[in-house]
Amino acid sequence: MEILAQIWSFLGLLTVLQNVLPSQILTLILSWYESLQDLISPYSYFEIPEFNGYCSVEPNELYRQIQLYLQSLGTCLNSRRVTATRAKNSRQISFMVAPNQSFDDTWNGRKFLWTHHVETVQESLEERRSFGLKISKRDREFGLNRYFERIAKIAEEFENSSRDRRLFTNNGHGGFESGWASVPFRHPATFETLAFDPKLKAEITSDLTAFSKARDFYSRVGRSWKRGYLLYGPPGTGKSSLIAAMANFLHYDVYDLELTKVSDNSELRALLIQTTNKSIIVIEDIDCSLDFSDRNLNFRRRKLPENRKHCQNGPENPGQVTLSGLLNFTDGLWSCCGEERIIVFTTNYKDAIDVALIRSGRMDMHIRLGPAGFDAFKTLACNYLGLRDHRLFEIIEREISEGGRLTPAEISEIMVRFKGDVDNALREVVTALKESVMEFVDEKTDSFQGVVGSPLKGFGMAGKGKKGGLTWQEKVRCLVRVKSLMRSSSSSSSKRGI
Ligand SMILES: Nc1ncnc2c1ncn2[C@@H]1O[C@H](COP(=O)(O)OP(=O)(O)OP(=O)(O)O)[C@@H](O)[C@H]1O
Repeated sequence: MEILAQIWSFLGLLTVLQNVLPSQILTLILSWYESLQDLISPYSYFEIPEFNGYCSVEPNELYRQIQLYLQSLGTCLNSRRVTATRAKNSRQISFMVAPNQSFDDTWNGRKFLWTHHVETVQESLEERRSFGLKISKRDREFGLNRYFERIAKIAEEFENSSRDRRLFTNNGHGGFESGWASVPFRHPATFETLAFDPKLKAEITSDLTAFSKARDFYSRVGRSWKRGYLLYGPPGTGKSSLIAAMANFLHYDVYDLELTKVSDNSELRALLIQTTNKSIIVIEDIDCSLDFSDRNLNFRRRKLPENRKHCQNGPENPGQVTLSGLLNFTDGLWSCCGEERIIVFTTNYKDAIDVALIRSGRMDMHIRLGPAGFDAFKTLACNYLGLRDHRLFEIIEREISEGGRLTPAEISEIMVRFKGDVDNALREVVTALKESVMEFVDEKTDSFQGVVGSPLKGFGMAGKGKKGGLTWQEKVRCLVRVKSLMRSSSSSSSKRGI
């Protein structure tokens, strides 16, 4: 009771002093008290305000990084109160420490106590926010810088993976102000859902991962931080789906450049300048989008007439962009105005493209996509029919190894048509594979999904050393196969009395 009475009278004395003493003396006493506390306390305190400076206009990058870092912890935030928010049209829920609440973080055996301070400024009703950090004085010397570096790294990764990505297309209204129009990019293709040879998938994903981490490498060797991919192969083999999967894998925006809508080289340059870092710039059907004749007359005489038959509107209206303009776009001085960019060209006919455009250094990876192999088929069966195994798989594998060629688009179309009827879907695939053997002889369709080539491996079919035709072994195999098919169909006809 005596102690309580003394505390009570001390508090009374403080109240009297507060009213009697001038505010300057009170501030001085307070600062002495804080200094004394700092001296005897084993802890250090840091304040990280939302804005830098006196006028509070310049955002504090460290505050933003800490905010992202805490959001990245998601439901693991061990605060007593957490604010959960979801932006409109977004699937993601963000978690943040509620105002004036604390949470502990432990790293390398050291403890970091964070508090999220939010106070309302009386006159303006504005909120002043900051993060307070309490750590032991020992850890301040040993671990603080590395702890902040770690926060910055995690924040950047989280920002990349959670930001809403966009799909841009040039709107053809002149490229100098806003040459791009955009929509949210929500393509569902991923490397898991793509029906490719697993080796090809692994090769592409490791190349992309290495590229995304190669900032120091590119600056050391004095090259701009970009990489070129040429995807070529028949329609429906997954070129566009692969681009979407690459964008989802790297969390990049996609710029779909419609070259025929670009009026001249300077507009092309302006469009390039407007693209952001961490993006994939795509030119689909490059052979139909550009008139290669300005560069090489012989090339035009040799390639153009038959190779461009497939282009629907390319050659008639190719725009004013020239090959040299495009070469500058991919490789010239202007291509260095951003970083971490991937340029992808797609074509159905690699031979129809001027070699200069796809030489090493411009198109670093040449990926040929072809008919589905058995691995690709199994991925599609798993995705579309929920099947991991089936008695007809063996027959399908045999059909494919004996020359049956279907694109992933054709197989997936069959599976969509027969979804819910697994047996019929697979039977239909077998029939289509058998039929495709006949077309295979006519069309000279080549090897399966997944040939990665470097530009150094030569122009034409990557890897196999053949140029559009069949090797003699394949011809013999096909003829034997056709003969056996004819034999089996004539025997079944005779059985049916036809
Ligand atoms: N490798 C694949 N894995 C999974 N689905 C695929 C694959 N290839 C094609 N598809 C399916 O076929 C459809 C068409 O594929 P996509 O547009 O990617 O082919 P493409 O090679 O770009 O064709 P085009 O040359 O005509 O543009 C896709 O919507 C997808 O459903």
